[in-house]
Amino acid sequence: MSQLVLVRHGQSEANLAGVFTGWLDVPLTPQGEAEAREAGRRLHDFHFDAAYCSTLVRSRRTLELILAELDESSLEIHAADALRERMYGALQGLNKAETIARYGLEQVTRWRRSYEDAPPEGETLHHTLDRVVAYYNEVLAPALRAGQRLLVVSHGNTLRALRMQLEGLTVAQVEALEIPTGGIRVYELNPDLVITSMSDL
Ligand SMILES: O=C(O)[C@@H](CO)OP(=O)(O)O
Repeated sequence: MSQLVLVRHGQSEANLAGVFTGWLDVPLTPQGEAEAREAGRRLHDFHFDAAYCSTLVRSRRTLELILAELDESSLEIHAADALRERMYGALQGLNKAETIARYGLEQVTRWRRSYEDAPPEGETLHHTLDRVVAYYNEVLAPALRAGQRLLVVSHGNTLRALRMQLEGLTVAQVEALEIPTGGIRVYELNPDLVITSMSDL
């Protein structure tokens, strides 16, 4: 039985400051590092064959802290651009509260959570889904078919997109889905990659 564990990185400096992040490469806060270690502790019964993160430092550091907690620091890390956060375009670096004050909550909520509306010069969640699902199909699915247990540390919107695909969520469901920093989702899959169980840890 193969296993896929998805983890959102711990709190970043931009999360703490309430700033749109996207592809900005910001570090974890001390609380974010603690959330990563806590995720590692919650995963203490798990063993992984391969570990994946994005090419952004908050994702990689979270993965390293989890592996250290599991005494699996020797596991090779695969870092991929395809697992990066949704690109937030012109919103990157802007304060979220100030952006709401300027453009209104309805518009900002659409930019943040809509499936098809792109933030100015940014990616739609639909586009993020296309690139992350392509990575799943090309890299993760063959390893899962071989019976491996995979740990993937990625980002809030990237994981919303991947969960939409894996769990068959509707547009309304993915638009309402919020994933906390350090949040863990566990899937078991049969050899045909049909999900046989899924739960938050
Ligand atoms: O700023 C971002 O890149 C994301 C995740 O931190 O924020 P939001 O939840 O607003 O999409």
